Amino acid sequence: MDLNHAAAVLTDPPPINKSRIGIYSSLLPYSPPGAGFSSGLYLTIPRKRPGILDDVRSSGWLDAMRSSSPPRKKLTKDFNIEVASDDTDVAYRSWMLKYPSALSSFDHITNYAKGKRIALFLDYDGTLSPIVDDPDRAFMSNAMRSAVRNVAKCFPTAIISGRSRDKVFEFVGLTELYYAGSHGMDIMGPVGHSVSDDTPNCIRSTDKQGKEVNLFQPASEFLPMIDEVFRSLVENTKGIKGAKVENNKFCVSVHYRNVDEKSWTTIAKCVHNILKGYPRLRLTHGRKVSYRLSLENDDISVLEVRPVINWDKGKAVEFLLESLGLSNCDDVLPIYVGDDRTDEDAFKVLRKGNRGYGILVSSVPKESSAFYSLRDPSEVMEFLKSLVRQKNLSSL
Ligand SMILES: O=P(O)(O)OC[C@H]1O[C@H](O[C@H]2O[C@H](CO)[C@@H](O)[C@H](O)[C@H]2O)[C@H](O)[C@@H](O)[C@@H]1O
Repeated sequence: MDLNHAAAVLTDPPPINKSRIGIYSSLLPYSPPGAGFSSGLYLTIPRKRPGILDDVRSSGWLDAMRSSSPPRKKLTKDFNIEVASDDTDVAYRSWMLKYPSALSSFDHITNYAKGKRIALFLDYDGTLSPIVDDPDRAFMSNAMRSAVRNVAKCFPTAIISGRSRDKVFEFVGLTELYYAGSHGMDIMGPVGHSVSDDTPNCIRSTDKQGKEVNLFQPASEFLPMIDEVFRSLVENTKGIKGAKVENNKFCVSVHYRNVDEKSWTTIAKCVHNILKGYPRLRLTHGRKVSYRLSLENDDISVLEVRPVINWDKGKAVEFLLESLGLSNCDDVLPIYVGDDRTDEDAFKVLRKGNRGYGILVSSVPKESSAFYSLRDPSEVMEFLKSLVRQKNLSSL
């Protein structure tokens, strides 16, 4: 990666070819012959809808809010619930033909990793901690913390979150890893490799333990603007019951999970009106549109305001690999685990360069650029523990 391009560029990244053609067969997860995802099995997963909410000026934002949120009323008749959950199982199992479980494919992953150095990238919300109603209470369990600590002792590990870097560090509380907040727009990484003093927006700093680090903030010029928008959003949404605005330093989240659906138009219009005055900010939707068959959807229900710069979690992965001295090496296997639409940028980077494995955490079928899947944070924990066990057997 040319780090001189790491400076804020006011363009969106070019579209990335999602085709699977041309990918090393050894890197591909095992899929039985003819295992393509069939539309005949009760389920069609919509392709990613182009542009919905990528641009606040586009229409359809309300539809996207609806389509990515759970049904508010659950089916009450036992019979209906049974049918629905059977369908859900069938749909999930057929989806897993395309995105096999990283646990059942663990041998394939570790065989491919032999002789390579694994670098691990982890999302936070929905990956290390379960999705909960109150964003301030998205705590990770002690068991998960210990699994993350152990894995970080074995492999270079970074957490890449949409949260502010300070907030995610507060939740995780481990000094053994690297942290990137604000969807990768705030990276604290190691010094000593090819990321140099003249990399734009990168400064030498110290972490909480006084260790020398590189602090890379490609959107630093947006800080005053983000603060202003945050205050404005708080002020203007305070009359909407259940709305919550979260300052993630270089981006802002507007949560509507606890807002009555009748007020979604109000909240979306409010965000839209405020952003009219900020053409250098854009609005994205915090999750990928998913197929809703499940009664319990793993929705995210958040609108995210962020600078219009060519920087995302995928770029953050490349930056960290470079900082760790692990980029352009054939003997490195990056693995990225995440559940959110914003994690797709990282999955694409790993897939595009045939570089590593994306693992999507989802309990419902979703179209993704990941190779593998895990159902929920408890499976993520199991996967991390398995990596440690394998490393201790000296076979990684
Ligand atoms: O990149 P991530 O670490 O996955 O962060 C993405 C967003 O996560 C948080 O919101 C989500 O989790 C909350 C707690 O479970 C939940 O209440 C909310 O509905 C979800 O959208 C975080 O609060 C956001 O700021 C992050 O952008």
